Amino acid sequence: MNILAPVRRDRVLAELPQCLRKEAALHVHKDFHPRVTCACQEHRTGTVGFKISKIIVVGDLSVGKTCLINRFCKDTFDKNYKATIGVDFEMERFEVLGIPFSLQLWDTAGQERFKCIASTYYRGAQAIIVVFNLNDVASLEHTKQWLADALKENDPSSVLLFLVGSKKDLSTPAQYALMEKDALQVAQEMKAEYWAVSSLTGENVREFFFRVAALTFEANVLAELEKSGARRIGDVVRINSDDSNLYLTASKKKPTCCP
Ligand SMILES: Nc1nc2c(ncn2[C@@H]2O[C@H](COP(=O)(O)OP(=O)(O)OP(=O)(O)O)[C@@H](O)[C@H]2O)c(=O)[nH]1
Ligand SMILES: [Mg+2]
Repeated sequence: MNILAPVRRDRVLAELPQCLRKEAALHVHKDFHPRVTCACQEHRTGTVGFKISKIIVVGDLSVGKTCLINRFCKDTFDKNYKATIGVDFEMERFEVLGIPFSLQLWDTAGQERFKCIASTYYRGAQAIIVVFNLNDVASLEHTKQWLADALKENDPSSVLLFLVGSKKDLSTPAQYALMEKDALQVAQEMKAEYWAVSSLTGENVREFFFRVAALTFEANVLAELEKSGARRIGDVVRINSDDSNLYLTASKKKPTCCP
């Protein structure tokens, strides 16, 4: 990957991509946070344009983690199963609201015997993507344990969570509807945003990763703004983990550059 090459035109985000289901979304605002838009216009995003955000992908063996990443990053699909041994990673560069932004996608092994190696890479994640197979209810049940393990190595108050059902192409609409009900409930319990995808057909794959990039970017810029604000006033600013409150607080504060 050439860090100096221009960002691919199909990785440019000018607007906030929307969630799949409002019942299980990290937030349902239509636009980026006004403070974020404003900071980007003024290029006051601190280190965000230079940092690489780490995203980890976990879940049972063979649920389709590697295929999901490969569909998005390489636009390929392999129908033969090749287990991930330990971990693998892909870099994906975006431009969000004019600011360069990179995601490092860590593809971890689901097989028990490799879990120990994989878990040593969990630390420092800005988002955790827990994948399950929409056609295998046991894999949905196991997502709670995957999440608990990944959270042990991370700060639960600042990491963004996504619950992704894979292999949507294999379920009938009726089967899907049944599984979605359970999945939405699990996502709500986890405080994760729910997505359903197919790496075979590509359904929702791009939309999902754009949403991950956008929400991670937004959280990063807000954290930078809080940090620089705290430095300026010489005080400690606590970021409320409740996103709706964060929006409320920010709009009350009225940023100087925005109407
Ligand atoms: N029909 C269908 N098959 C899929 C899809 N995604 C993955 N598969 C198949 O499921 C199998 C496992 O996919 P992988 O992506 O290797 O699974 P994994 O979660 O990375 O597995 P581990 O690396 O062992 O943890 C492969 O045979 C894929 O072809 C999908 O969207 N639709
Ligand atoms: Mg794999």
